[in-house]
Amino acid sequence: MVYELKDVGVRINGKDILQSVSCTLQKGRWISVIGQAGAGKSTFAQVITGLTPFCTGEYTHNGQSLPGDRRGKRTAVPQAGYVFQFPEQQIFETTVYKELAFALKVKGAAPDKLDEAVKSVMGQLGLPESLLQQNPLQLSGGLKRLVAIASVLIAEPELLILDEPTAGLDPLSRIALLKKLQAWQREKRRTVLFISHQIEDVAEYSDEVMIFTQGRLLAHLEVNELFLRQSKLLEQAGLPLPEPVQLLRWMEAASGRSLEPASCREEDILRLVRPVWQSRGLHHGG
Ligand SMILES: Nc1ncnc2c1ncn2[C@@H]1O[C@H](COP(=O)(O)OP(=O)(O)OP(=O)(O)O)[C@@H](O)[C@H]1O
Repeated sequence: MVYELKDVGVRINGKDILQSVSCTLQKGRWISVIGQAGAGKSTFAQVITGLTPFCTGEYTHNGQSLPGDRRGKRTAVPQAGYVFQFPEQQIFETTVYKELAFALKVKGAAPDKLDEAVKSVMGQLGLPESLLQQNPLQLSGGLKRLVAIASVLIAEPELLILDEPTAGLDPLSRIALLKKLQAWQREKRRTVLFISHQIEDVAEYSDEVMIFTQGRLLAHLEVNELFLRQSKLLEQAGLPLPEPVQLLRWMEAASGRSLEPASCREEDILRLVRPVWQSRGLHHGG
């Protein structure tokens, strides 16, 4: 499954929201989308999922053209699932069971298959079955978010789009959710488009990163290439370095030698930084 945009632009009320965006989303990759507030990340994701029509350019899925829509009509994009930034934007059923079953029910799934699929997705996301008859809109913010994600995962989309899925979660819940999503993505070999303001999470989980600035795609590159070799692009987009990469830079400056981590993941950086830290008689955690 490959989703491809060529020179796509979005104009709303006479304002260019996205300009000349070209990219290819390859199967099985975790692709993060970063940029300052208002850079066009959500609009890009909504074009990819067909929720926002584009007015210039071309959009193809596995080489097949998806109707560009110059009259403002939405296009159904095959096998793309979108988790909205705010769960309230997508939850509408009166019980968690109905909310989760909805996507499969409209596809005509038999009741026993529905039960099985609902149990399976609840298990994947660690949701207790005691929630099934509760009103999803009356759950806590964190549980509401998990229900919104589960209601999209249940349809097993080829492309899962997550618009700031960890906003409002405490650190432990955030890590637990990302690890579950990563396990799902790897096990099923799905593509994830992950919009996030948490630069440490982007470094930790991505294969590739897309940087948006002022409605344009500034760069689309491999995660290590960005954080370890081309971090000036982050500065250009007004974004911070992840903390482990900052630590690496400080240690390089202090030791006067270049440290070469295997990746920009925290664990790989700490493995290199700790001995330098210790040799200087400094305390280190962990
Ligand atoms: N329907 C709309 N009508 C008018 N302007 C819009 C509309 N949708 C988005 N915009 C504008 O387009 C720009 C990009 O918005 P978008 O939500 O895509 O940015 P973003 O990078 O996702 O921001 P954030 O990180 O704050 O969610 C913003 O200036 C926004 O105000």
